[in-house]
Amino acid sequence: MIQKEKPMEGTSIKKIIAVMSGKGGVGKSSVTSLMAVALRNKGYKVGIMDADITGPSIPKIFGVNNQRAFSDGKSIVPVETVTGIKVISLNLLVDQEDAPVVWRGPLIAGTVKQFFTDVAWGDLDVLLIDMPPGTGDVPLTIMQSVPVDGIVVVSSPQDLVKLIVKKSVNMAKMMATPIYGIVENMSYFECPDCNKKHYIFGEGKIEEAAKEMNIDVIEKLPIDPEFVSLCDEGKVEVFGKMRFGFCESFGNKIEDKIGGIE
Ligand SMILES: Nc1ncnc2c1ncn2[C@@H]1O[C@H](COP(=O)(O)OP(=O)(O)OP(=O)(O)O)[C@@H](O)[C@H]1O
Repeated sequence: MIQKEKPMEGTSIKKIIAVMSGKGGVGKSSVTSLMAVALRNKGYKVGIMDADITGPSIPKIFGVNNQRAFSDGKSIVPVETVTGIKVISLNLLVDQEDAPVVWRGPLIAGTVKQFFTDVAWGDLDVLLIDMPPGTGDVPLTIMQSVPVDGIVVVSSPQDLVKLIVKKSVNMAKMMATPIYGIVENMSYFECPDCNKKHYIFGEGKIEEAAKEMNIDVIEKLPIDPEFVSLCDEGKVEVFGKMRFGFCESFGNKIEDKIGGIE
């Protein structure tokens, strides 16, 4: 049994949530960012650990990719976004953000562990971990070494959803970590003229899968071109202000599922 790591001295983190997806490209980083914004809007102190080392996208979504996290020799100081969300990512530590990370699994896993143990997170209500996609070596090491309180699984609507979500769920079970629920991303498109919801990829599959696995669906997020363009421009927090009601409702659902933050 691998010993769980502790965050560095002077750091207090109330809830650690790992955001997982069974496969890449379902919008896990976008959803992690939206969760952070929704919780920050509610007044929580939020941090994001970008553990998707080979495809880190959190700094760009928050527009902090030109900043650098610095190390004072003892700890790494995370970057802060405009609304005060603390972010650490390999992209904030390397000279060139477009340099490919050609590292083997153990080195990546070691770096992610350091993001937990060597970063001066300070006082956080919630730390969100944007996990690498899938259920391989790195997610496994993170789950074994970081004291994660629970998991949010992000999925997109498609035929293979059951199989893909099941992998994440089984991994969580193996690690004896609770699953807070599933967020279905790109679930539907809402017509801007008539407000009708169109379930382009089919409706109801996620409920079926969730029921079978005895877990909850936390939220179904729409395909939203405005969300995409603001994320591309590094302005996800502007989206959080523009769509305050929507984000508040999402924040409430997360808060509810994680059993409050004390
Ligand atoms: N709700 C949404 N509506 C429309 N497009 C979206 C939505 N969510 C995410 N996207 C787009 O889908 C693409 C993938 O999103 P993202 O990078 O968040 O996925 P990911 O699962 O983290 O990917 P990876 O596994 O490669 O890290 C991005 O171009 C993003 O803008």
